[in-house]
Amino acid sequence: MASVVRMLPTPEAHDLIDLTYELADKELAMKVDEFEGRGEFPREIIRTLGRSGLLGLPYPAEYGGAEQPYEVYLQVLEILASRWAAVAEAISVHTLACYPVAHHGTPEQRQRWLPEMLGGELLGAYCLSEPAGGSDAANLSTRAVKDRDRYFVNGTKAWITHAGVADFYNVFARTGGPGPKGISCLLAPSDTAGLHVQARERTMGLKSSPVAQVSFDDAAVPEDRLVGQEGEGFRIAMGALDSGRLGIAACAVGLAQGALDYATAYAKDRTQFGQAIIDFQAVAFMLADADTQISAARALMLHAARLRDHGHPYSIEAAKAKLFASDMAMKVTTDMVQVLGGAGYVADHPVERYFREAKVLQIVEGTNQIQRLVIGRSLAKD
Ligand SMILES: CC(C)(COP(=O)(O)OP(=O)(O)OC[C@H]1O[C@@H](n2cnc3c(N)ncnc32)[C@H](O)[C@@H]1OP(=O)(O)O)[C@@H](O)C(=O)NCCC(=O)NCCSC(=O)C1=CCCCC1
Repeated sequence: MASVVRMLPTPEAHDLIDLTYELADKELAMKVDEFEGRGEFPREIIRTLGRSGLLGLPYPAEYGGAEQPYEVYLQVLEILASRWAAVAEAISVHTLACYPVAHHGTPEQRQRWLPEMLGGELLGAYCLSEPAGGSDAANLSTRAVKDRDRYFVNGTKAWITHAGVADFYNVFARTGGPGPKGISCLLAPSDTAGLHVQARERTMGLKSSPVAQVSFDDAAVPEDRLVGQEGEGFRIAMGALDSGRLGIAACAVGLAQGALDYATAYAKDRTQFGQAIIDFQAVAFMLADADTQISAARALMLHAARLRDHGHPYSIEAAKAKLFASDMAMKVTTDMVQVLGGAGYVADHPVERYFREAKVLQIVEGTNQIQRLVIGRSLAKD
């Protein structure tokens, strides 16, 4: 990973990247096996990263953010993911959950919640998907009915990362008629009466990241927790996902890089037929392809981020980056297991973990089929 050459926009960003490598080695690499093994969410580590300023990177300084370009934030995520993907994903999900308040909240809402969110004291979850609908988000059926000064929320959200450990839940619920225009965004604190976290899912990877359904049973959310206007929820959700998909691309690039670094070191050390296996073209070509694919994914991701940083539309480029980077990560981690042979198939080596982690990145924040749909629709419009 140290061999990655980075063009960073500011001297401050160089310090931030150095700090990230230091924290990744000290706080993450040493603890990942222990927490993944126990399936325990590393809340204290997330707090430490928050205190180091890594949880509010792309957000305004006046609310405790670091006001860094998105391209810097993504490179930080990438480095963290190379050591422990669940931690990078946790930051990505939290950043996604902060998006509605940061971009659509009133000044009072921002002042009230953002400092603690960006400092890592309040951890967020993003509740859009439902058991009957994931890809077809505009058809969600969770309802929020206003009665005097409160919304009463009823319904169930599915695949909720940070369920049970989050302090607030961004809930997208229907306050109006059918379709995207009837959806609103509410910020429900975890202690809302009627908010119930269901049994934890038994996931293939990212074992330290809790995922569960969250159900709302007449859960009363005060009206001042409506983010944006009634009916704006779908637009807010999609805008958040445009940014979030880049976070997923960063996780993919990072974990693929982690797998490549490990497999390269292994191939230099492992001998067969009297020579290091890296000296066999069959192995070196797999590593070379992986290195090339990772560089291509990183370039695509940074291009989308720079468009965002400069205020240009970036939704389609974010979809391309998420699609390409997560497909790349699946291919690269599969090949890195192959480089290790039988050793790659056992949990003593981290390539087995990277391989399991890559899979979910092709699914979350819009399946790769949805990314193709978004890209394809834009081509049809041109
Ligand atoms: C792309 C999609 C399938 C589109 O849908 P339709 O065809 O129903 O909607 P359509 O007709 O395209 O549009 C409706 C309105 O919406 C505006 N808008 C769309 N995109 C955007 C956008 N990007 N930004 C702003 N506005 C947008 C659109 O303009 C239209 O408004 P208008 O009528 O013109 O006034 C969308 O639903 C989608 O993407 N699904 C994947 C969900 C999905 O990704 N979950 C993931 C859930 S979260 C998740 O997986 C995790 C979260 C955190 C932890 C990890 C997992």
